[in-house]
Amino acid sequence: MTHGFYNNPIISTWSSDFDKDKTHIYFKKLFHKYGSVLRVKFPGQPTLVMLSQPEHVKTILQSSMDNPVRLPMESLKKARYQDAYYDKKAGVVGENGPEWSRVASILRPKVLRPDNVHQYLPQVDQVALDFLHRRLRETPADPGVCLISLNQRLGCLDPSLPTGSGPEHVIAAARDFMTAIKECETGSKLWKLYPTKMFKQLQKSMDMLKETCNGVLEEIESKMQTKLEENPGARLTMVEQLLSQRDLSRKDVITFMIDLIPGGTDTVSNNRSTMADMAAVILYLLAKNPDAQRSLQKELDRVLGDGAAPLTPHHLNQFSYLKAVVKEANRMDENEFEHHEQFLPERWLRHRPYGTIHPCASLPFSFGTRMCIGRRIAEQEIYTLVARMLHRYNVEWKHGELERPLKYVFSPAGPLKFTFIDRQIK
Ligand code: HEM
Repeated sequence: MTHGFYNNPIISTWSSDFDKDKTHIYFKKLFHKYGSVLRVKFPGQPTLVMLSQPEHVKTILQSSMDNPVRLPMESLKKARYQDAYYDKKAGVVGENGPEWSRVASILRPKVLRPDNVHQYLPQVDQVALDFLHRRLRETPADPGVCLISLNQRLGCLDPSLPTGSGPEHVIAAARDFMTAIKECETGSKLWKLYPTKMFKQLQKSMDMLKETCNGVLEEIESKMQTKLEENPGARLTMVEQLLSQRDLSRKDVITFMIDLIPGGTDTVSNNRSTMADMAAVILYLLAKNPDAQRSLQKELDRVLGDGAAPLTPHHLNQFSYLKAVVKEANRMDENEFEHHEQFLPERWLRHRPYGTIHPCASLPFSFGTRMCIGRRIAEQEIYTLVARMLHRYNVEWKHGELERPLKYVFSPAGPLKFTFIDRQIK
């Protein structure tokens, strides 16, 4: 039986069996019942169309390439529109249409360029090594992203950070900013009528981040000038390249730097970094699948040796099994995968031992012109962290099943009770 789109009922998420933690299971049932195209109504949002066929996803993404539209973060947009500083420009997460295109067309090529992202690898590696000492402590803001957006390590992982220190203020502002966006986007919408406490928190924290970014950028600009005077051909960092774009104002850069902070954060469910969630789920799946863990460690030993040298792009390029592990941990649509009930990273290896995979069968970062702009930054962080951890430790899970509801990515629902055992590096 074919299911014409307009013949399909509108599914409402007011429905009693809708569980926001198990959306993929809920929608799977609906796809089974109504076919591969669903119309869904979330309260207070425009009607959404959900697709289950990768070929349909590809068609839609390709046909919307020229004008990709996404629901903007409305509270962020309103806060920016009310602040004269932003000249009624809300940045890539707040805008669609020509204003999104104006900034995105300049930002995306720079931010997604692998060699620009690789410039931060030594610091990201150092963050990962420090993280090993702290063992997956939850951090409110993602330390690696702050490293790039604020061009400095904030010391989120440093337990001895003194109260009232400069970095602590910035961390607090980033935390307040993310909490406020989460509350305003998912909680009561009274802020649309008057400035609620959370909306004021959003404005205040954004002001603080604006001031910080402004100060940081002033410093970068003056250092860049000296650098270019000494060597006109010097290689510019990603942020320096953005500052040098004639069609991008300093305000555009600051807006973008602030957008990077919630960019890597799941504002829908918690204030933890999406990457911390993703890394935890990867560790859990490796702990539950010792064969895959051993295959990964074999690759890490071959590529990293004793692990004493800093991580380089050359190392990252050789991590084919690690990349397959990350893809396997994030895949969803069961119908598309042979032996879908098993954790088989091998299926993603170049020779595709378990059959071909449609390029749109699994898209955690989306695809096309509006694909996640932080994708390469996120991937570099995940690869670095998982590589460093699994190279140094065997990871075990001695408890029952860890629930992993689908939020922005699959996310652990319970405490992370991993056992790490030092390994003999071969
Ligand atoms: C595992 C981590 C991450 C996942 C799964 C993820 C996923 C996504 C997805 C699905 C989108 C929407 C794409 C679309 O509308 O088609 C998106 C957009 C975005 N992401 Fe990420 N993301 C992650 C990490 C990051 C990080 C680390 C940053 C910042 C450094 C970031 C910054 C952004 C921004 C700014 C946008 C909006 C881009 C635009 O609308 O032009 N993301 N992300």
